Amino acid sequence: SRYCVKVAVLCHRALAWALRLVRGRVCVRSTHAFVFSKCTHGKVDSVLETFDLYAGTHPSLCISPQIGEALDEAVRRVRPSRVLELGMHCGYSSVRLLRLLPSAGRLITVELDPLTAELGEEIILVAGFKHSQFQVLTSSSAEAILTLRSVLELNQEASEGLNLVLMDHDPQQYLPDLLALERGELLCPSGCSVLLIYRNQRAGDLREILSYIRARPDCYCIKSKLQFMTEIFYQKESIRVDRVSRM
Ligand SMILES: C[S@@+](CC[C@H](N)C(=O)[O-])C[C@H]1O[C@@H](n2cnc3c(N)ncnc32)[C@H](O)[C@@H]1O
Repeated sequence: SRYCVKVAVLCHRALAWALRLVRGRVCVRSTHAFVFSKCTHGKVDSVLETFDLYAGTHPSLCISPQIGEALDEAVRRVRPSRVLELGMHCGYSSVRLLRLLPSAGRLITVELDPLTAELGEEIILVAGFKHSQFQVLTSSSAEAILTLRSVLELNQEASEGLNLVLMDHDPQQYLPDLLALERGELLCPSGCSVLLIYRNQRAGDLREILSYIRARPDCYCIKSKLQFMTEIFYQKESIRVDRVSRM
């Protein structure tokens, strides 16, 4: 019947849409083309509004404006000077982060796919940010983390490190990457917030990393658990003890 044909056509369209979304290829080029051609260059707010406009009518891998607000809240509270973003895509979350960083703040953002990295970097420049404020590393998160010490120009004492990490790349990598950041002493010992994004993902994707966090109460706690974002907080025990004993 005509009804069955309509349902079949709709299912076919939905499947094609989901496949395109998963592959992400169409998404990157068309998101970039839309934002680049429609926003006012040099105006951060216009860049973000144009991204939101695009996501309102097209499938998009960018974080939603709701997650964006939760991200803004964390950045305003933490006031980080060194931020690491894993999974840059077209630069939407990078621009959101950069616009709230203090003047000496710096963002290192990592993107696996070279074309995506190139297009995302262009959008960050279009938003008006300079290479003194951000750096794009085109590699897997695991490889990028190995080079971070020299990228961040950290000295051996590691008195400084990352104050904020945004993970929005591959949930399978969240735990291995956190362990690598810890091993490399790249997280600021006096405190680092790690934001884990998850959406459309199988339940339980974060189970592993959260059970690791719960097993390390000496230096980790779960600060907040929102529908699409969990914030964990890292702090070295020695510093906590110092603070308590000084009180
Ligand atoms: C969901 S998108 C990120 C969206 C972005 N944070 C935003 O809100 O605009 C995930 C991105 O991570 C990249 N990616 C996936 N696995 C990665 C890995 N292991 N290392 C670095 N980037 C990765 C993908 O190519 C994709 O562009």
